[in-house]
Amino acid sequence: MGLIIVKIGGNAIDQLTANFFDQLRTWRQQHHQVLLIHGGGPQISALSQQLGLTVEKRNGLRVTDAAMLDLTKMVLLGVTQPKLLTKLAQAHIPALGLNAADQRLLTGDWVNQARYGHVGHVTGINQPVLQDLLTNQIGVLAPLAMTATGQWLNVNADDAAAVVAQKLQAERLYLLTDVAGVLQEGAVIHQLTPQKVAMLMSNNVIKSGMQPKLKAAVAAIRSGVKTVHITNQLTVNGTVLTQEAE
Ligand SMILES: Nc1ncnc2c1ncn2[C@@H]1O[C@H](COP(=O)(O)OP(=O)(O)O)[C@@H](O)[C@H]1O
Ligand SMILES: CC(=O)N[C@@H](CCC(=O)OP(=O)(O)O)C(=O)O
Repeated sequence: MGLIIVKIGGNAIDQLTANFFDQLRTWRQQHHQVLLIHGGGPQISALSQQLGLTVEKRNGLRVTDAAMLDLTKMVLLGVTQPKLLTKLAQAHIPALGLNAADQRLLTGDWVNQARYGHVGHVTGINQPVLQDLLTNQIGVLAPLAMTATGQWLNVNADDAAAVVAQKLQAERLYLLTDVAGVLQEGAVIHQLTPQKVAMLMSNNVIKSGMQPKLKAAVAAIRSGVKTVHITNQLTVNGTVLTQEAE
């Protein structure tokens, strides 16, 4: 049985329903490996504002200086990850919280230090350790990476999920968000291909947070992940992205 990766946006963490936990249990009973990659963007922005730190995003990526990196690590590893782990524990689902420094699970490199600061993309994973961990429990991984010299980097969670899905050859990737799917004039588009995504992007249908999300989804599909779901519920297909129209 293949690996299923679920990216849970910061907003989505606060909106998880019983369905979500039931679906995870069903997948584990079917012997799927399951890896959750969590976000925390809204929570990082909220605490930054409370503390008087400037919130700035460029092309959907948070500009991350040294103080913002510290705050990002605190929120992801001190607030959003434990929140998700607590919910999994309450649902009696065995899970393990993970980050880049655990056995160098995620290595990375700067995207463009002059423009974004300590923002990275994932360049490598510790595949044997991750595979081994996922045999016995669900992994809950933060979107942070570490460089070869031990510098932490803030990674967009959609990008992290897409690269990990590619490197672990996941069967399916879910991008769980706060909308029912990719919308056009208020209605969910049920089927997408990379070509259709390019068309919607050029027609300005895809805006704000959905742009980097769909770019990550297309990258995952182009690198061999069979299906990417963009949805607000694991039990509802939402928008399904595949290489060819089905
Ligand atoms: N065509 C579109 N369809 C759906 N959502 C869209 C679209 N264009 C822009 N969006 C916005 O993208 C948001 C999802 O992206 P984002 O807020 O970054 O999610 P997350 O925090 O889950 O990663 C939606 O809430 C919506 O406001
Ligand atoms: C570089 C970068 O932008 N990193 C993101 C990481 C968290 C994230 O992506 O969370 P959501 O999925 O909830 O948006 C950030 O700092 O917001």
